[in-house]
Amino acid sequence: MNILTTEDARFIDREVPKQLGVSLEILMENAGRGIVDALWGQYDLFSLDNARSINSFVLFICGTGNNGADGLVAARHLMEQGVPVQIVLVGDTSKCSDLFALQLERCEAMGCIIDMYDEFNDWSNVAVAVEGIMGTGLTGKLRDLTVDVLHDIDTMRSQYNFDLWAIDVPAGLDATTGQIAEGTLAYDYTVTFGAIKQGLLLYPGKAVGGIAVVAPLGAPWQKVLGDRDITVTIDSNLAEKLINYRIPMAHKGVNGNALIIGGSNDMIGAPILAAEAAVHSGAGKVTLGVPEVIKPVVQGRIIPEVMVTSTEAHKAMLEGRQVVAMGPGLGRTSDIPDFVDSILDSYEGPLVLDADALYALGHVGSVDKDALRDGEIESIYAVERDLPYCVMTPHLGEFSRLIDLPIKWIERHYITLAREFAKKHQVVLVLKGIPSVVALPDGTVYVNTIGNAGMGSGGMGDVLTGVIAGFISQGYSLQDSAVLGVYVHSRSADILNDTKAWGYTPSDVSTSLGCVISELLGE
Ligand SMILES: NC(=O)C1=CN([C@@H]2O[C@H](COP(=O)(O)OP(=O)(O)OC[C@H]3O[C@@H](n4cnc5c(N)ncnc54)[C@H](OP(=O)(O)O)[C@@H]3O)[C@@H](O)[C@H]2O)[C@H](O)CC1
Ligand SMILES: [K+]
Repeated sequence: MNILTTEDARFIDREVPKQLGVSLEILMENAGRGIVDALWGQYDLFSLDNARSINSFVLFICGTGNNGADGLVAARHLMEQGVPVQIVLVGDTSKCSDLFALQLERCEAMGCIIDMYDEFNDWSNVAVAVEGIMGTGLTGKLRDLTVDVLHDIDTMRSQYNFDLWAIDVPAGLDATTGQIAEGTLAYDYTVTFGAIKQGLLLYPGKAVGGIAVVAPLGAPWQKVLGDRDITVTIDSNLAEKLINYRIPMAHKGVNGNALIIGGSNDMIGAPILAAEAAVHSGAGKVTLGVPEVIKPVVQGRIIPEVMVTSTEAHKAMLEGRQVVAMGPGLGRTSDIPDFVDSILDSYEGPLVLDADALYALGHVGSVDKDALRDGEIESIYAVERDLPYCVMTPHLGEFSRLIDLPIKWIERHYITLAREFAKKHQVVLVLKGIPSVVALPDGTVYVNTIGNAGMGSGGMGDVLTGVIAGFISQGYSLQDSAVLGVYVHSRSADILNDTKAWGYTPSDVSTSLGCVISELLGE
């Protein structure tokens, strides 16, 4: 499923009328109709007289841009259907958008009850409130007046207990970054147009949008996107498309030979988790390379399916592998950067870099903060060190070190930075955050939509590395392995989460991976 940014939505607004001959007014008509359908999906709008009153109505709180105009269209459709509606207008109507003026004229002509915000004071009959104060047209911080209006709405809904809906995105939510302006409210539902807005999938936006309902625009807008970078959700539909049945004669030779490299005196659990996850995700043969000194301990603890070898003989260790995953528990001692470089120099096959292997790389590029702030995409990121084609799986802290940028900045420009990194380095980046994203060298970004808070425990990342390596060893491309890996890993945790809110372990996630694969194959 596609995901749209503010810029994408504006592009669609501009290009669909030009290229497909469907006017913005028609798109708006469909958007308004979509709001009505979504409301009907939740309520019997003919019986709005819930416990409070028989005079209840749907209230549309409309700003003077096209977001408000969508609300006016929805109000008109509800009037036709005999559903009681009222409209309140926020802002200066003399400065409204052209389509707002047109829709307002229509509502006035049909006798809709319309008040300016200051004139409206009886909230007691509001059954549902729909906010169209602004959508993708937000610029900067919310003005004081808007914050006051939103505060009133919040107070009134606490008093009268009505549901609050947002049109397209909550007023104050940046539809691209998911950042929220001071004063932004939390909603019960958001009806968003064409495809889900990116800001509704990223925190803190995800926490305020409520249940997202996507309403169609009535024209195949996908056709006008051309070569724009696209953003897509990672969900069961996508994973089902990516997973393949195994041929009946598949044997361990066909399912690949994976090598995991990691471990150090202080950290033996991380490489074990990664290697075991590669086994559980279906790799034919898995070997774990660890320093000689910890080999006996590792052999004593790991499942018998994993062979353990010593990293001291590393040239021989790399031979015949379909994938090498390096990093879990490798440590940060001064010899590690040279060790990592020597592996990168000697091995030319598919590679996954995680944890301490990423740390050993140090800064590999730099970010121009001014360009980032101004959205000058091309000049945001400069490469300082070339990397081999590989999957990199940093969490935010590791990514912060790689690109030499504080985590706060990364959180604010999450998808843009992931995309630019993957494009400029030509690698597959799995940025492990909430949500995790997979960015591809061609600029496509996949955003994970599943997973749960129980996953926040040490070792989950090591399991993900093993899963991705396991898929690569079975012949999946690096990018498919990354996307599938993220899905299967989170879905396994979601299955465990059905019975345990948290407290399930990364090893539990690992041993449940096969159930997810069965689910995807429909077995
Ligand atoms: N392709 C689509 O997805 C379609 C989307 N539609 C809807 O259109 C809106 C976007 O409409 P737009 O007119 O561009 O802008 P908005 O209505 O969202 O916002 C403009 C109003 O917001 C005020 N504003 C802006 N920033 C602030 C702020 N910081 N504080 C307070 N008020 C603010 C602005 O006021 P001005 O005084 O600056 O003019 C405007 O009043 C999209 O979200 C969809 O809902 C189409 O209908 C169909 C196609
Ligand atoms: K809105």
